[in-house]
Amino acid sequence: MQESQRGENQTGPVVCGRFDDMGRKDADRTFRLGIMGGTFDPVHIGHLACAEQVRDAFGLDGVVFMPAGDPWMKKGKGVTGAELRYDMVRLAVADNPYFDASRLEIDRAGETYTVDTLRVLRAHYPENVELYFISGADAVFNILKWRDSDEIGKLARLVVVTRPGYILNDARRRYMRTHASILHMSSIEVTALSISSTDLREKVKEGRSIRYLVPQPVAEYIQHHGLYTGVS
Ligand SMILES: Nc1ncnc2c1ncn2[C@@H]1O[C@H](COP(=O)(O)OP(=O)(O)OP(=O)(O)O)[C@@H](O)[C@H]1O
Ligand SMILES: O=C(O)c1ccc[n+]([C@@H]2O[C@H](COP(=O)([O-])O)[C@@H](O)[C@H]2O)c1
Repeated sequence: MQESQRGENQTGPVVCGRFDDMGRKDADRTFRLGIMGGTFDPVHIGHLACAEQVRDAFGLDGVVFMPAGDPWMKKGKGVTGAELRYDMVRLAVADNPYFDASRLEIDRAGETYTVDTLRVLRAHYPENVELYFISGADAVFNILKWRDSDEIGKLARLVVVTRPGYILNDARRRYMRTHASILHMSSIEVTALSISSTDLREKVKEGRSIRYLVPQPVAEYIQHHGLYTGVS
């Protein structure tokens, strides 16, 4: 299964990088793996801080960042190529031993559905690995429109994080009411960082600084590849 998820000539992690073997060596212990899904166009410190705070609060053993290959809800918005977004995520997580990046969704053809990813992860990991899908309040607001949204909550625990400008409880209540059978859905208040990829793309286009809003290697990558200038 793992090899078939990979594109040709690609050498990146197959499922969840350094977490691929989670749960296999110590079968008596429960492991907790966070999945931080996103378009990451580009990844920014809002994503990193939120994943880190969820990791800390929920005692996660690791968080895998999962860039979406073809984020269907952002169709027509000119999303940057998956390889470039994956590279930036890889650079952003490199200095945190609890983080890694996965190629799973960018190596899968067609539109990206979270349920497909969670099915692969659930089949890959033994039962002593619990999955925690992390989502911001804005993304989860639309969760009832996601492919097989009822199944998502059965495959993983959902952790919804606060985001400036979005009301968290509305989304949570709607999902809980609609899918009464879900395993678990929690919400957590994270440090309010009013930062978005949209804002970052705008800033680069206008020639303004994004320093300290993204990790420095990501800023350098954006500059080196001429991303978001409107001419690349
Ligand atoms: N500043 C933030 N605080 C909390 N959660 C965030 C923040 N930015 C993004 N997220 C969450 O991270 C996940 C991935 O977000 P995404 O890659 O779409 O970034 P974005 O900043 O929302 O991008 P865009 O502006 O292009 O829509 C989503 O679940 C989103 O809700
Ligand atoms: O499964 C779906 O139908 C679905 C629809 C929209 C978004 N998602 C996932 O939600 C996460 C955040 O998405 P986004 O568009 O805010 O970057 C990311 O992992 C997406 O793949 C998933």
